Amino acid sequence: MDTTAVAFCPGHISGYFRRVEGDTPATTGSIGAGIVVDEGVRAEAARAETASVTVRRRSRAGAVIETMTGSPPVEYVLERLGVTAAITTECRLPIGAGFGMSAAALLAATTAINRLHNLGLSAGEVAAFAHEAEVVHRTGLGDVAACRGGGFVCRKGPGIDAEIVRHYEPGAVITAVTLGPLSTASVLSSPGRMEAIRAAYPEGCPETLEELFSFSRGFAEKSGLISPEVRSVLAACDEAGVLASMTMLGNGVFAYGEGAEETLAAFGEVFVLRTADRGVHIPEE
Ligand SMILES: Nc1ncnc2c1ncn2[C@@H]1O[C@H](COP(=O)(O)OP(=O)(O)OP(=O)(O)O)[C@@H](O)[C@H]1O
Ligand SMILES: CC(C)(CO)[C@@H](O)C(=O)[O-]
Repeated sequence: MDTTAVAFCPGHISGYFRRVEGDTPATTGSIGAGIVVDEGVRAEAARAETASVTVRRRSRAGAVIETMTGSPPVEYVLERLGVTAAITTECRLPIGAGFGMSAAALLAATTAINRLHNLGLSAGEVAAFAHEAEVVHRTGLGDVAACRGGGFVCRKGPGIDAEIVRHYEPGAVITAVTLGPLSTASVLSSPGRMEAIRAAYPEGCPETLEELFSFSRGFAEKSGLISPEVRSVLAACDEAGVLASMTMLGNGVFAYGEGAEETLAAFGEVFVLRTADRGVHIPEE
């Protein structure tokens, strides 16, 4: 009997979104578009008499730079599955910065728990529990659906079974900078913010990364979410001719094209990412 199980899930930068209210968490979520990126969350589930979650963030060099104990959405999934485990998650990207770390942690942890306890859940059932935890805890709406696969996505309906258009751009480099956390829950809980987001939502689905950045930037400008710090970074990207928009929901910017890394480097630590070639999976370790 295995004493541990591991899974990995990529993160997701949401470019634009609109909440879709359903009768249940399963039918609640968002429509929108974003990019699944190759950095994400590694989750390990170990046999334990009581449930626990340890969250670690590592530097690029691999040193532990942040350790937190507890994760309400992950603990929620353990309760819903009726099992205990000691969960350890590891990521390099910052949490709360619009990289979809909560969704990646939930999908990876639930996949690992499923294997550890031989629950026999399908990939869809695993995603359903992860999505339910995101919606119930207001930590996200559409990231779990996006992170089931790679590429850049256009989600046409709420929940994990709705139509998703995925395009793969192997090797496309997405650069991002974060200027500090932004609480996803605080935005999702604000009727005024959500009304502005609904009104800013663009029609159609981007077919190229260039279109995704164009749709995202138009949405960000109309949504009223751009902070003065983000505005400064976007202005520098415009000046440099670099495609850029605000990471949803994070106080940051993601950019694409020649000169993106150099332009963003002036504002903080830059994360150089690639579009993911696949979604949540069991890593070859
Ligand atoms: N790596 C992780 N491991 C375990 N729990 C996490 C992790 N990242 C986020 N969470 C849980 O999700 C909660 C909300 O995270 P939040 O949604 O703000 O981050 P994010 O997903 O990176 O941001 P966004 O949803 O805007 O992309 C955290 O307070 C934490 O409880
Ligand atoms: C709400 C959201 C922007 C938070 O990352 C994301 O879950 C989405 O696009 O639905």
